[in-house]
Amino acid sequence: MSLLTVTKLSKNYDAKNVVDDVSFDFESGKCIALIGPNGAGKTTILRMLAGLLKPSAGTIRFSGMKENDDIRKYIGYLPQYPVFYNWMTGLEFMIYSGRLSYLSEAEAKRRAAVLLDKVGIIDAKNRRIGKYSGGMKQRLGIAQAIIHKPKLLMLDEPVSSLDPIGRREVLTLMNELKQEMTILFSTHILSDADEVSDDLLLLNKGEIVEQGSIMELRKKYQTSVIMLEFQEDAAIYQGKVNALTSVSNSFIERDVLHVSVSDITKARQEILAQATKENWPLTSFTLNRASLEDMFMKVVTS
Ligand SMILES: Nc1ncnc2c1ncn2[C@@H]1O[C@H](COP(=O)(O)OP(=O)(O)OP(=O)(O)O)[C@@H](O)[C@H]1O
Repeated sequence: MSLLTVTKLSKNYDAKNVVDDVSFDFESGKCIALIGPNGAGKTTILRMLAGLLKPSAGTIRFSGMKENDDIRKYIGYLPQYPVFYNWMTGLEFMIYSGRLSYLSEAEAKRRAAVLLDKVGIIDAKNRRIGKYSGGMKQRLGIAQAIIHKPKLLMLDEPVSSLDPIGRREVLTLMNELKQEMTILFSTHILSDADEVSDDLLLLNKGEIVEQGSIMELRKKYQTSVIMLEFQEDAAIYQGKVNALTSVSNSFIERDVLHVSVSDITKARQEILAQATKENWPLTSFTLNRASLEDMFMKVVTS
């Protein structure tokens, strides 16, 4: 059963549709990356899901949600540019956030300590936030977003403003948290999506242009190329490879024979059978794995 179902969601400013008739749903326990180029509408979607921006049309439903429920009960949200009170300590900020989420003083204190520990900054709890590194601030931001035990954690570009150390800290934390909660995060950095998410929602110009699990999408966009290397000159074998029925064409680049094939499974069998039969001096056989970059470029520029 879906945790969240979004149906025909749109947002327009004046006559411009910045989010256009978007529908998707996802189950709990997943980590979903909302990816798309700058201006695609990622922040607008997250802000509507967070209840901070009113949709022009469409519905957002969480499972178990009652008619007049405040949507903020269900989500924890870390905006792209969070604002912290630098004069507060991390612990004070967490308690303050808990109180804003209607936790009792005692419960806010208890949750604050648990979460600061979970995100790995408990040792800095009495230090002022102004003295925190970028990665620590972001970890504090994530901790405050989940203080009220939401069903869904939403993070808008959680690592894009961080240096490589901060980025690593936050990606590692996300990988840990996704074991115990559902996460939806936006990014335009595909390797980050690849590293932590299970599913992708690919957005372009306000529309969802592709969605599914990373594994499914890789398969779908798999460019069917087999790369062969030989102990001898690859040109000797190019004619023999081209003669196989599953091979469309081939070219040689830096001594590697790149073979385009119609059916990757059949081509693998044919090439390996022929190589064994004729004892080709093969040194490597590689199936080309489509990167998310390839998919992104195909979908966004088509
Ligand atoms: N308040 C607003 N008034 C008018 N246009 C807006 C407003 N907010 C956003 N937009 C426009 O809506 C489009 C989508 O913006 P949005 O911030 O959602 O994109 P994004 O995918 O999050 O981009 P980025 O990766 O740059 O953060 C952009 O063209 C933006 O200029």
